[in-house]
Amino acid sequence: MNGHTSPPMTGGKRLRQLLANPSKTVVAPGVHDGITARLALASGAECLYMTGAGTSMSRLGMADLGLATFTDMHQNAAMIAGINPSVPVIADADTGYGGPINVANTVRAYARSGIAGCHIEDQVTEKRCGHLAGKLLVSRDVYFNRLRAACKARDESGSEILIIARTDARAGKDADGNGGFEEAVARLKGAADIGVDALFFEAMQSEEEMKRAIAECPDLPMLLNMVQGGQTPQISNDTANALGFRIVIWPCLGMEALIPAYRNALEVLRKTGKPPVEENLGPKALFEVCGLNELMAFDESVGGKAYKS
Ligand SMILES: C[C@](O)(C(=O)O)[C@H](CC(=O)O)C(=O)O
Repeated sequence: MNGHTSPPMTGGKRLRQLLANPSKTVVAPGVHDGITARLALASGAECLYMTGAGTSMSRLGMADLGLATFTDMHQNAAMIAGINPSVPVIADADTGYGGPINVANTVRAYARSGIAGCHIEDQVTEKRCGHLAGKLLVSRDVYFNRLRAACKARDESGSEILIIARTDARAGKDADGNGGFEEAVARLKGAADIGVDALFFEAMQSEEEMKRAIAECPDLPMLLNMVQGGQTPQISNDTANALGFRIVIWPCLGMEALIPAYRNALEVLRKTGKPPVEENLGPKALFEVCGLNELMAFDESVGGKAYKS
């Protein structure tokens, strides 16, 4: 015995293990910061989704219009993946943040930081949320180069990060006017040929389209993006499983819950001069959300006295 235990399972390996069960659908609630990540982990989530929209909103105070840089996204994803490295984190990687060498750099950095999977899309740099109108796409060639770069970086890194190809073609078009359902299918088929690990058909417009998308691309796990109030009709995790989706992300779950709650607290404070009573957790309970007890116990376990009592 040398005291070493086997290294904890990486997020990528765990995600691949979950996906190896063909009847399973991996459900990933959206998180955008340390607090939402901690809450999702405490709820027992088996996988987390780091939303780019939420990263842009929470770190920059800006709408999802491609303002978040590689550094913003990587730092947020690395922090979230580091809280509990054995729970996989799928992180938004937008367009990959430049040409093929930028895409490869993004994938390598995400892989080194223990991120289980990332999605790369075919929007132009001036991108927007996939559920807003007027999306512009790069050509198939440029998109495929991005995906080739991502897959090559994955393979060379020796990591098990999953490359998820996202297409925005259903509700967007490229400079030659190519777009729509069939274009999206062609792009995802091309992505599968390149060697990506999973597919993300953005902004499907009906349950019928969901079924068709899965039937057209049966060989790789298909991800379903459930943006509340977005272009894709909302279905439950069970229905997604019955239709054949293998991953469901709920990117805006945290933001949708927090924004009205905080607005309400602000309104109560403004009107009454005090916060709503039920919000008064107190500092201890607040910090317990982010590991207070474990951190203090660690300190004590190595002889620290600072946090005893
Ligand atoms: C999935 C997504 O890329 C995200 O950033 O979470 C967004 C979600 C959103 O903006 O509502 C998208 O679907 O483009």
